[in-house]
Amino acid sequence: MSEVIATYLVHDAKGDLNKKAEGIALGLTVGSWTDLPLLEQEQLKAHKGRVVEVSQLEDNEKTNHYLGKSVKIGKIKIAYPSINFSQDLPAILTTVFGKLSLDGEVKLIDIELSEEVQSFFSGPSFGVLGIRESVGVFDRPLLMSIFKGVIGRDLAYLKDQLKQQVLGGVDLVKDDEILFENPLTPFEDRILAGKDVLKNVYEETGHRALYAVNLSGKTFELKDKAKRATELGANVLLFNVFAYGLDVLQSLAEDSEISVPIMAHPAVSGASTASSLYGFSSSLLLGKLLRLSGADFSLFPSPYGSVALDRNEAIGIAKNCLKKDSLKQSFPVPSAGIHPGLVPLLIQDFGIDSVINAGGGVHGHPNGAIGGGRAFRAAIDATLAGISLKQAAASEENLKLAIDLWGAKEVYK
Ligand SMILES: CSCCC(=O)C(=O)COP(=O)(O)O
Ligand SMILES: [Mg+2]
Repeated sequence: MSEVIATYLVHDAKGDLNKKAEGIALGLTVGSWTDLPLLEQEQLKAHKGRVVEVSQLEDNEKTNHYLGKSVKIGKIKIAYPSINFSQDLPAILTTVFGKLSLDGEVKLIDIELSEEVQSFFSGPSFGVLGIRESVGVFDRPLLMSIFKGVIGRDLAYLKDQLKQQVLGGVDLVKDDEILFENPLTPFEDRILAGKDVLKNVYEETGHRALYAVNLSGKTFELKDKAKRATELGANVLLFNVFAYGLDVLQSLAEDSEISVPIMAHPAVSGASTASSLYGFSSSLLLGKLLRLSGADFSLFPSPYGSVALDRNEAIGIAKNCLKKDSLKQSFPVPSAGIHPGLVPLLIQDFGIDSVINAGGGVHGHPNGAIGGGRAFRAAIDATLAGISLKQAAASEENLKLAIDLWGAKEVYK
């Protein structure tokens, strides 16, 4: 049977979870059931939602701290027949979590797609392997840094900052997500300036790096802008997908004239994921759904930096990004407040198929962005060689300076 199975976490005012599940399964499909004549039941059978599982997690006799009422906490799984929706994510999401997302304390934890429904999605066009091939790095996490303080500055400033970052040995540099179309550093000029700097650094040092330029503007302008970026030879498109919608990402990723990897930024997603009672789980929104929609990279807060995500949720995002199935893998990019001293923890949690991403942790280094990049690269090399950061810092001055400034979290097994 072709279907989507949705898993919900519900905090229900002390009632009957089975009845609640039945109400969801019918309410989001055929409406009512037992009152229907047998003939109509027969006609509508293929469209009827099915309760797959109801499990009570906790019977909270005490008043729930957040809700001010006594609730039953449960996990409910409902199967929705794919005959009910068209072959697109907006239809699927509206079926499984449309009106329901507004109806009390219900959080969508996961969706499982049958093979037929999975085939509606092409996933990332390049994936982990494609990105690795474009930078020629296969045996370590990639390192990315972020332009900082570019608003109000001109192209010469941007070019210099890019050069400093790349000379530090980073594999990618991305625009900050708050840099939009502007007269000082217009989109097309940034692409051309970026290419020029990266080519010069490659010719001087042999180090290859990519620049992710922020694709922004009104939704109906995006495709033309992305096609122009492809013509100009952009390396990667950064995209604030949650300000637009997952289907917009999918339409960019599936367009054969936009042959550039897409990096999904999580801006705005916190409004849909942060609550333990409502919205989407991070592993679903920033992992599974971003990959289905075609993100080659998924940025998300790591468990360790300035904007921290629950560790299990962060690991869940990475697991969904890297799932081995018919689609290419998305690169998980744990981010926000990352410095070289966190590298052992990041590699422990996310392995080598991840991108270590830092803005302040690169630019804030006492030796500037070059020193910051080199400190990160030394921390990555040391961790993969099984050497502690403190030990490696004895012969790596940039790493020593970084650890003196930000500290180091070693992993003890
Ligand atoms: C919440 S993930 C976003 C990462 C990002 O865009 C960023 O600017 C992080 O900068 P930082 O200085 O915290 O590394
Ligand atoms: Mg940013």
